[in-house]
Amino acid sequence: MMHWSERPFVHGSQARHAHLRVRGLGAGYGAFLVLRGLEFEVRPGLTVILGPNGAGKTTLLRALNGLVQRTGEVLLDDAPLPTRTDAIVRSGVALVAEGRQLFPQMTVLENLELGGWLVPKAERATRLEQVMNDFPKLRERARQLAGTMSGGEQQMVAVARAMMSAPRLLMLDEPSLGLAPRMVDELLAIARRIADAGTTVLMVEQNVKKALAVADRGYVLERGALVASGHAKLLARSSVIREAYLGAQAGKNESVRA
Ligand SMILES: Nc1ncnc2c1ncn2[C@@H]1O[C@H](COP(=O)(O)OP(=O)(O)OP(=O)(O)O)[C@@H](O)[C@H]1O
Repeated sequence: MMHWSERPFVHGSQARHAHLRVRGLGAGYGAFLVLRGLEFEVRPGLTVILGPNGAGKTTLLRALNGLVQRTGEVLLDDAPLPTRTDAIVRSGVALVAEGRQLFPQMTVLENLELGGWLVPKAERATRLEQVMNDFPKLRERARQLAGTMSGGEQQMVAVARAMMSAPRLLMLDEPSLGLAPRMVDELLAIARRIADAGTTVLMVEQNVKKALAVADRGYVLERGALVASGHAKLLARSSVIREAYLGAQAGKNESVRA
């Protein structure tokens, strides 16, 4: 049986390798400020944001997607990122929110078509064909109601729906949440392949070890502030990660501090 992640995702000319730069980012809910003065960048490739529950990871993605008000400067390929969600999507940023947010009473095909709502009509068929090529199981399941699919399959639909807008930057909020280990691996492999095909990926993950194994770079967010950053392989060996997230005794001088 073919796995989801065995397809190539070679998009050639669509590869756009977006670069996001964030300075002094603040965001919160009313008077409750969750994020303060964040400085980071998301380079082409796959970047993961790690951190404990309540650290502000989801708030960070929502702020970048215009769902939570933000302050500070956000540049996508040197152009200021708009603040309204529809304009953000038009500028090439897509978010797969935690919990997938599919329409369960609609078919897979209908869910995918909704992902192309901002794509010019003439391009929609091409986008759909590309997405069906990248996620061949969805072609087989096109007429199935999304709500009747397994958790892993629904997550695939959610990612595929986001890819319908041909984003330059794809943001994934805990894509592996609640999935069986094999599906976690497939999901992370898909994220890797999307990044390799030229869409910059920013992913929030609780699955620290597996996420760092597929990512290029990582950031650790704690209580609304970035406490570590670096190359994924180095972060995986750093004391901050090993002690807090991997349950290991770290050696000295290994921490990668931001
Ligand atoms: N809609 C909201 N209104 C008020 N406070 C909120 C809202 N959403 C989140 N918060 C608060 O903001 C803080 C950060 O939450 P956030 O969901 O961003 O964290 P997280 O790192 O994504 O955590 P988790 O891993 O549990 O999803 C928490 O204290 C949370 O209670």
